[in-house]
Amino acid sequence: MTKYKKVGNLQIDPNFYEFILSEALPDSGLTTEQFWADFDKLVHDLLPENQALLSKRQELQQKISNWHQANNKKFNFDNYKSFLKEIGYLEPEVEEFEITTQGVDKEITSQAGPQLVVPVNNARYAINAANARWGSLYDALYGTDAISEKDGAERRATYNETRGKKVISYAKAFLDQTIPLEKGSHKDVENYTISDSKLIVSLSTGETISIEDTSKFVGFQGAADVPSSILFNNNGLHFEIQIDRTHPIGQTDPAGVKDILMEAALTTIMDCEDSVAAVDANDKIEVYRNWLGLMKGDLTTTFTKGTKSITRKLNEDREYTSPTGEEFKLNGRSLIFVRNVGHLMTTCAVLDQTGEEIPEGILDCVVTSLLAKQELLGRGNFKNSEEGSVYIVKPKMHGSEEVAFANLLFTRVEDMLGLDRNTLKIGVMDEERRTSLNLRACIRQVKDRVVFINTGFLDRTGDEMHTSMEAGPMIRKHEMKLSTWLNAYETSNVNVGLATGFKGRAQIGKGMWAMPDLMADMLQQKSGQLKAGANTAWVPSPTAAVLHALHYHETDVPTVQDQLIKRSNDLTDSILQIPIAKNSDWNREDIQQELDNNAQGILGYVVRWINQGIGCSKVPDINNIALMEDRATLRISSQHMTNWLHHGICTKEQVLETLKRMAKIVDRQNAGDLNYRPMATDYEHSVAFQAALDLVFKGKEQPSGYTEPILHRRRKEAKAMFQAQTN
Ligand SMILES: CC(=O)SCCNC(=O)CCNC(=O)[C@H](O)C(C)(C)COP(=O)(O)OP(=O)(O)OC[C@H]1O[C@@H](n2cnc3c(N)ncnc32)[C@H](O)[C@@H]1OP(=O)(O)O
Ligand SMILES: O=CC(=O)O
Ligand SMILES: [Mg+2]
Repeated sequence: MTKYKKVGNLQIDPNFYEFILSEALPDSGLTTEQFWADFDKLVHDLLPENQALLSKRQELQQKISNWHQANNKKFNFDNYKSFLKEIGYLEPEVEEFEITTQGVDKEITSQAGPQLVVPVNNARYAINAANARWGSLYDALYGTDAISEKDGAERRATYNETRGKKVISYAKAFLDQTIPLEKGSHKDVENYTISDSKLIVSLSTGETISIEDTSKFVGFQGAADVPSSILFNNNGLHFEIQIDRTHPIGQTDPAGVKDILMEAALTTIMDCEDSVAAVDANDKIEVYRNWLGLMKGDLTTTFTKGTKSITRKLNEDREYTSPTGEEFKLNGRSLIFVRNVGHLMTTCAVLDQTGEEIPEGILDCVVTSLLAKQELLGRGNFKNSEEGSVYIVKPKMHGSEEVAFANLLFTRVEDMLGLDRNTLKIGVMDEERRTSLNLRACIRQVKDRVVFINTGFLDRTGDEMHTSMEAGPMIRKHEMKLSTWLNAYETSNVNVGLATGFKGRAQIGKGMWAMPDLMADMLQQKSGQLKAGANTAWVPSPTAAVLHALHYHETDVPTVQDQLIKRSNDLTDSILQIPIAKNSDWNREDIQQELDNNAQGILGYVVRWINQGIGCSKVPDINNIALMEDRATLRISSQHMTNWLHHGICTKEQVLETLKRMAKIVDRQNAGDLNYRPMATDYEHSVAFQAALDLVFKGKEQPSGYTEPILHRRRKEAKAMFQAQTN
C-alpha cells in the first residue's frame, strides 16, 4: 500500500512528491508550498466540470444507442440529424471568425514538413526523434523498401554496391527535380564550389554552370573552394549535398557526394498518451523526467547496439556560411510538442480531498507546463521555442464544451505557474465524432492559442464504431479508409482549418502512416495528404520522416491551400453516414479472416502492454505486414470485434476460439524475446489474455470504446502479480 503524503486537501504519492520537490520545482521560480496550495485549488475547482463533461458523454451515448434501437428498422436520415441537434450532439452553427494565435514558431506558421510522434518514456527513441530534424536520405533509401531489391539490389549484412548505385541514382533524380541545373544532370557533376557568392557546378563536359533558380542556394560548410556541404532551401524546407572525397561513398561519386542530408521532422510530438503505458506514479515520473530532460536539453541515454555502446544526446544546431559570407545557424532539433492525456483517465499519483484519483489530464497539463518553464526561463542547454511558447497536444476531446474546458485548464495553469496568457498553445486532435461535426465551434473556444488541428483518423474510426454500435454491423476494417464518413471528415477538417485562418498561422495536420516498414507504399501514397491541404502529417519513425520530407519538396503546400481556401461546403451530412454494412452476409471465411486479423493485432499489442509496459509496438497482421499498434488502433480492433459479436455476425464461442488460437501464434511470434510471458500456456492466469477478453467482451460498456481503463487496471494487476512472484 502506498503511504500517501498529505498536503492540504491532497494526498500525494511520496515518490511523486519527491520528484516535484527535487527535480521539477528547483529554478522554476515557484515555492513548494505555493505550488501544492495552487494545485489543490485548481484540482478541486475543476474536478466537478471534468466529471460533468464525462457524464455528458455517457448521457449522449445512451440517447444515441436508444435512438438506434428504436429507429433502426425505419431509419430516416433527416430524423436522425434532427435528433442529434435536439440532444446537443450537433451544436448550433458558429459565425465566421479567424484564429488570432500569436507567438508561434516558424516551423508551425511558415514551414511545411513531417511531424514525428514518439513515446516520451523511451529516452533512446525520444532523443532520436528530437534529432530527426535532420536525416540521411541515402540511409533512408538504402535501409528500406523505398528502393526495390530487384536485380541484385537486395539488403545484405555488408554493403551492396548495386543497391548503393540505385540509392545514388534516386537521390540525384531528386536533385534534378528540386534544384535543376541550367543544363544537364546532377549525375554528371564533377565539382560543386562557391565563388563570388554563387554556386558553381562543373560538369563532366568541362562546362561550368549553376542551378536554374540560384535563390535556392542558401549556404555552405567548409571552405568555399572545397565545401563539405552545400545548403539549399526548396518550398521552405532545407537539405544539404554533403561532400567528402575520402568517404567510402564519396570516393565513388564523381563530385565526391557522400550523402544528401534532409531537413525532415520539423516538429516532433513527445507522447504521454496513446503510445505510452503509464499506469501509476512511478510510470508518470519516468514520463515527466524525460520531458524535463528534453526541456533542459540534458537528456542522455546509453545503450548497446550490436556490439557497440552508444551514448545518445540532443544534437547541436547546424552552422553555415551564407553565400555572401555571413555565419548563421539552423536548428539541429525538431520543434517539440508534448501530447498530454485527454479528460477521461485518472491517476493514482495524486488523490483528491475524498481520496479519489485526480484527472490525469489535469496533472499532465500542470506538470508538463511546469517542466517546460525551465526552457522558457532559459535554463536549458537549447531553446525549443524561439517565440517562448509551450506546445501541448490535447487528444480525445468531444465537442466544444470539452475544448472550452481545456482552455480553462490552460488558463488556470498559466496563472498558477506565472506564465503570460496564451503561452500554452494547444493542438486539437480532431479524433472524436462530436469534435469533427462541431470543429468550427471547437476551434473558436481556443482561437487565441490554437496551433493545430489534426485528423487522428485511428481514434476517430474507433469512435465512429462505438457511437453507432447499435446501428448495425460495421463494414470490414480495411474498408473504413474508403468510407464516405472518413473522407468527408478529412476534407471537412481542412475546409474548417482554412476557413478559420490556419494558413500561415497554424498546422492543418493529417494522420499516422501506420505501416512503418512499407516505405515504398508511403512514398507513393502519403503525398496525397499534402495535396488534400495538410501542411504536416504524422510519421512513425525518423526514417519515415526523411522519406516523407521528399513530398514537401514536390508539393508547395501554401499553393495547394490557396486553391482550396475558397472551398467551404458543409459536409455534415456525409460525415454522418454511418459505416454499417449494406449487406452483411459475409461468407464464413471472410468473417473468420476479419476476426483472426483483429484478434492477432489485439493480442500482439496487449501482451507487451500488460506484461512489459510497452505502449507502442510493431505487430504483424495476418498477412504478415508489420503494423504500428497503439491504444487507438487497439480501440478499432476491439470495437470491431465487439460490434460483430453484438450483431450476431459471430458467436462468443467463435471469438473465444479465435483469441485462443491467435494467442498461440502471438506466443510463437515473440519466442525470441527473453522477457516474453506466453499466454497460451495458461489462458486463465494470463493477465494479458484476460485483458484482451475484456476489451472484446466488455467493449460495449467501455466509455467511448476507449481501451485505457481496461489496460490500466490489468497492467496494475500484472505489475502486482510480478512483484509478488519476485518477493
Ligand atoms: C494513433 C496515434 O496516436 S499514432 C501516435 C503514436 N504512435 C507513435 O508514437 C509511433 C512511434 N513509433 C514507434 O514507437 C516505433 O516506430 C514502433 C513501435 C512503431 C516500431 O519500433 P521498432 O520495432 O523498435 O522499430 P525498428 O526496429 O524498425 O526501429 C528502431 C529504430 O528506429 C528508431 N525509431 C523508431 N521509431 C522511432 C520514433 N518514433 N522516434 C525516434 N526513433 C524511432 C529507434 O530509435 C531505433 O533506432 P536506434 O536503434 O538507433 O535507437
Ligand atoms: O492520435 C491519432 C489517432 O489517429 O488516433
Ligand atoms: Mg488518437
